[in-house]
Amino acid sequence: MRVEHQLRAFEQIFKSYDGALPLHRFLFTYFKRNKQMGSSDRRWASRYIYSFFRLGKALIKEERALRLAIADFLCNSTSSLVIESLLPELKQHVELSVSEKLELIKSNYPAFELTDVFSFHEELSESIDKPAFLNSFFTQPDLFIRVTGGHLKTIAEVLNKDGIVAEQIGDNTLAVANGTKLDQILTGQQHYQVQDLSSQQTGSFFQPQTWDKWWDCCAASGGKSLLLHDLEPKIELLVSDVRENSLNNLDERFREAGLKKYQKKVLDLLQNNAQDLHDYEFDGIILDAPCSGSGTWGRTPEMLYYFEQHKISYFSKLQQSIASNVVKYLKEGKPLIYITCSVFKQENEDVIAYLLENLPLKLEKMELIKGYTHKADTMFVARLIKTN
Ligand SMILES: C[S@@+](CC[C@H](N)C(=O)[O-])C[C@H]1O[C@@H](n2cnc3c(N)ncnc32)[C@H](O)[C@@H]1O
Repeated sequence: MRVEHQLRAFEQIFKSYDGALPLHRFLFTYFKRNKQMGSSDRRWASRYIYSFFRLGKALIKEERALRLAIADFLCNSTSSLVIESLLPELKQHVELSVSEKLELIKSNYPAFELTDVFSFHEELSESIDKPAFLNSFFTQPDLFIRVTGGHLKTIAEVLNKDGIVAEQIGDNTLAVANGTKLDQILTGQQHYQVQDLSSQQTGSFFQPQTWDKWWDCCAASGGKSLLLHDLEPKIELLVSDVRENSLNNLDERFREAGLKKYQKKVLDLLQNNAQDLHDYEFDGIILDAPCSGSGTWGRTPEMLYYFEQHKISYFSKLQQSIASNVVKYLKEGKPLIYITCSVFKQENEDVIAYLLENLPLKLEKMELIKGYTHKADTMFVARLIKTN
């Protein structure tokens, strides 16, 4: 295969993609429509386009093909036709660490600024270590599974038998390489859930008690509810979301996990839901809020290129409104668990400051879970207690 052929395929994909759909969904349809692309073409095209977006807006004034070669060099430890043809002098260094390769790029291209990879760096929550966070974009995050009921060893053995390296993290978590086709190897989902490591760690903020009534008010397909249920199976659970479709996926997931007793409602939390909720009072509310998702962009690097800054304040306002609407259904002395997968201060600490100022809540604790140091997502979680 010639490099011109690969570059043409890359250009065509780049030009047909506008950032509206997640890149993996766009590629799925694109490859279906372009049947002339063989499996090797598809593999290279995916590697190139993903690597390209990981460069964000760095060296934006350079030719696209050169930017692609630089991105491909930084993101991969094996060479490619693009690296060989456009960066022949760097080819022998492709196996170096990301930090070492970044140094080489900086000295060969003095206009390279790491902060241009993530153009919204001024908006980051303060506790984020900027260089480490920015470096993390050149490494693909892992896939994490949360294993329930002491089945960790068995599941790790099944994976190992299939030649998959599964790293054990703590008592309940396994990390495998991204793209591992788990559903083809592990049958049934009773004993495991695919859930990011940082998302799993938010569970330590829940602290449910037996027979509590909990509401997962932005439940989507129920990741947090399943975590809550594993921490305390004897709870009464209400799940809701504005998207009915997500709740249908939730039913399927709950069924597979053996979670049978729960209530479900389609609710838009920007509306008045008094009719649906008038006699409800909860011992705990999980608000896993709609957000920019910026803590997960290591998995969706196209967002580094297509995200628009004005959306940060849009999400921040949405989060304030939703939180204000749910707190009235919380019992006094009980927790609101506020979660985002965002790295932006406006969606995290600033929302907490707003809630403390405007609602009967006090802050027990909050944490930015720094997934970027563990090939995982970065998330924010706070536990706020209702006062009188
Ligand atoms: C971060 S996701 C929740 C993920 C889920 N808790 C999990 O662990 O898999 C945020 C959810 O908020 C929902 N949402 C957005 N706007 C909403 C609204 N106005 N009212 C209710 N839910 C809303 C979205 O449909 C989305 O499913």
